[in-house]
Amino acid sequence: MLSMRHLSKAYYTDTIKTQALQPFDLRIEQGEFVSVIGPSGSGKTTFLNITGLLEDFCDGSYELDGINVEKLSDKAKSKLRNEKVGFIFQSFNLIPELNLYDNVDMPLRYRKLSSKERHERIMDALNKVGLASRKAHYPSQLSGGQQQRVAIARAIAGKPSFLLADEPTGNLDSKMADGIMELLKDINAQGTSIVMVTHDAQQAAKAQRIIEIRDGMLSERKNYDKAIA
Ligand SMILES: Nc1ncnc2c1ncn2[C@@H]1O[C@H](COP(=O)(O)OP(=O)(O)OP(=O)(O)O)[C@@H](O)[C@H]1O
Repeated sequence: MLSMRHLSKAYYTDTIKTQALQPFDLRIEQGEFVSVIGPSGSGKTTFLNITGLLEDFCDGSYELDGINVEKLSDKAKSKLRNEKVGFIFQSFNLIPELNLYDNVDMPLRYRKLSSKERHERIMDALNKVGLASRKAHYPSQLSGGQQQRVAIARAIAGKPSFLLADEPTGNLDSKMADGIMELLKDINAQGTSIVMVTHDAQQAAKAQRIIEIRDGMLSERKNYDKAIA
């Protein structure tokens, strides 16, 4: 469960203040699938980065699975992020020098897991995305859709409560994008909450809830069919 109250964010440079997010309240329950839409520069990535503890907010409060994030040290925040949050990015962010197995292993190395447990999690995650047989391949030997599947395996191997996706289908053709959305829906059906930023109205409409951000203001879209990003 994720709960934000009166949360806001501004960026300050020498002379300019940019209010990236106006104060807002938001609750996302465990198991929900939420898409986030809005024009370029409206605050979507800022919102996702704050949700994933990659960036600090200015005012308000934020509880992630009952833990008050505000009071945590940077080290405790990193630990919480590593345990509770999985990330997927538009550009996959795989490490080209590592094979698929080692790419999925990356975030698990920072966890106190036995090598047997790590191995089981890696193979389980690769199986879920349909790429276990290619574990010794390198990212460059895969299609874009397959690379995104590996990134998803890497994100779910940590068994996160939340999966945060920033334009996960942005670099893919529509067939591959549909495949990735099916996979995300399967993962969501097994209990992982998903928050997905997208420009694609069709993909956005597949989520249970749509949050729209305009000029830093969050609002909930009630009419899903008419979502325009
Ligand atoms: N590090 C930063 N320093 C100063 N201003 C920033 C910083 N990061 C973002 N901003 C500003 O905050 C606002 C929101 O940016 P953000 O990247 O969250 O938008 P976005 O909706 O994700 O855009 P896009 O769809 O183009 O990726 C913009 O006005 C942006 O210029």
